Amino acid sequence: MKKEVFILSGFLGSGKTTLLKEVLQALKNENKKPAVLMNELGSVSIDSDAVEEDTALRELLDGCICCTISEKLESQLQELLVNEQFDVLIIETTGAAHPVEVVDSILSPLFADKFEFKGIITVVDGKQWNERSHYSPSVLHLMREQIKHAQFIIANKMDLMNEMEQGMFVYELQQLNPDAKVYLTNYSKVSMEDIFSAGPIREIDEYDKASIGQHLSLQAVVYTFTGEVEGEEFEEWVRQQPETIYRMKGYIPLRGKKYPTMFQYSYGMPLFMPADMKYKTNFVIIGEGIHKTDIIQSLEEIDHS
Ligand SMILES: Nc1nc2c(ncn2[C@@H]2O[C@H](COP(=O)(O)OP(=O)(O)OP(=O)(O)O)[C@@H](O)[C@H]2O)c(=O)[nH]1
Repeated sequence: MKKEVFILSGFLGSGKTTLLKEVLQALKNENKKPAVLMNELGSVSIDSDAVEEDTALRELLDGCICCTISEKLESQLQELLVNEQFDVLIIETTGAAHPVEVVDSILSPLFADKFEFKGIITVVDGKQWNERSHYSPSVLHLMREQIKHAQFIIANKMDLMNEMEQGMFVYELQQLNPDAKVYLTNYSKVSMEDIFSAGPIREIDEYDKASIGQHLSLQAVVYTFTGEVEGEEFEEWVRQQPETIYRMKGYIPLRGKKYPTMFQYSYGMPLFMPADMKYKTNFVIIGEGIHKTDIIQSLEEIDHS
């Protein structure tokens, strides 16, 4: 039996990991065994705790599938096929990846009798899309590409938009990709029946290969806290960051808290969530034109040992 493959795409912070959890649950409910391949831009993984221990998980770190590690992707796929039992493979790409590059590997003759490609699911953050004029042309181009090549579009974070904005958003998505099915969601909650029952895709549409290699200047910085951080100092630090920082996530050792606190930031919205165990205090910052040494230095200043 061929193994089904879905690709999860979408810009940084749009809700891919949130969707991944929904997909994994839905597969389990159908008694299908999932495997996950996650690609993150930083050298550490923050999202891997979204995957339960009994699910095969492979990670491609410190690079985006599209530009630097496509060979590694193929060897990871080979390795998964040899060593793991699974029915469905979910590949979560970094928010900075062009999904079609991943499709290329899946449809490679190497895997022709192993994988059945079921489609690209792109998550789009409605609010981020509405305020897209803040992004650089290359980021905007990537967001459009992620939408254009999807078979399924998860129009997410509808709780942050009014009805008028939602209507406009769907219209714009359909203009970019009239063939995709669009689902309006909160926290990527979507009924999976439709998506799972879709037929296989044997070829991908014509696409502009040249545009894929277009260089994105997105960079990731990883900082590991060694001491403790005052909540207010950290919040002030977040406020001081420029708009070109699109995504931050990690575990912050806030003073007075038993365990490091999970911190999520996407498009200007910070969120703190108490953790229930001691995660490593890694913190990933992703953006354009990042000054790595300045960021590290400013974090060292609030990291009190
Ligand atoms: N208000 C709101 N927040 C959401 C929604 N969906 C996800 N979030 C939050 O948005 C943040 C980013 O969600 P993730 O699922 O981690 O996004 P991602 O696309 O996996 O992020 P990267 O892997 O960094 O690209 C988290 O804090 C989520 O809880 C939604 O529908 N509404």
